[in-house]
Amino acid sequence: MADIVEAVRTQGLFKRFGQQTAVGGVDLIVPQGSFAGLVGPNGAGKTTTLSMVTGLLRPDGGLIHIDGVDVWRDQVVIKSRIGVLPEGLRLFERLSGRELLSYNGQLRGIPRAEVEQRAEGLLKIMDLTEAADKLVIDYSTGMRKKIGLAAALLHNPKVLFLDEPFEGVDPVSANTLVEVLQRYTASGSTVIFSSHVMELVERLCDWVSVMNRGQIVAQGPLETVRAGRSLNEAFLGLVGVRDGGGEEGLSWLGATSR
Ligand SMILES: Nc1ncnc2c1ncn2[C@@H]1O[C@H](COP(=O)(O)OP(=O)(O)OP(=O)(O)O)[C@@H](O)[C@H]1O
Repeated sequence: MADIVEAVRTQGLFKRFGQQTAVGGVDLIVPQGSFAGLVGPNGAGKTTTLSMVTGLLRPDGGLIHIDGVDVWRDQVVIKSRIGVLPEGLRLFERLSGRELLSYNGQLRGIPRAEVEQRAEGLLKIMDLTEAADKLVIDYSTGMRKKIGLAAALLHNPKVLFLDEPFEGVDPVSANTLVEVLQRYTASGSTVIFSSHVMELVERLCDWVSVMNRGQIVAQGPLETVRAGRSLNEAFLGLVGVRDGGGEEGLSWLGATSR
């Protein structure tokens, strides 16, 4: 792996909440220009990892470099280079979609005329032009993801982090998101997104990091991690298929027990 240029690299990343170790020494690697998937079962530590990597949550230990820059040492530089679509995205609800983009652009110090031009392009490609003057509070889940992604892309970041970007998004909107992201990585930028949907990760990603119980249990090019199996099979093998030991407690469930 010596010749990989890394967009993201963590070493020994660590986070505890009380007694619980959420992230227990993670060495995450994301090569530059990759479309990378971060997968893992519920509670594996994906959101906690992404929150630390994007400077939203302070780690208890470890190092994070994005584009070779220490995230927690040079936050202003890092924030200009990354875009983030966090889980449970909070947006300024009382702005319209267009106003939200304009506000984000101005916060980033982009000249107003440039912001307007970029915003129009993003609204168009996200199929949000008609809804551009509607308040964000009235947007559907999919529309919120799309305007959130537009806001995250407006300053043309080098690395884009997306936490569950396709959750609650219909197939048509998901397709739009995929097209935008593929165009973005084709130009050499990097995307890392977390997901539970293995088929999607398998279809989109060329690099996969698998987390389980706060650790990276496999990481590398998709083909290496899959090792000739479907990603879903590989994933179940890596994280351990649950043995169904709790089934007896559900003997009441279903028609035969009535
Ligand atoms: N703020 C918090 N306070 C206490 N525990 C937390 C907090 N955030 C996360 N955890 C715990 O840390 C562990 C990892 O959570 P995290 O949200 O990072 O997992 P995840 O892989 O993103 O899960 P999911 O796929 O369900 O979103 C979980 O056991 C969770 O309960």
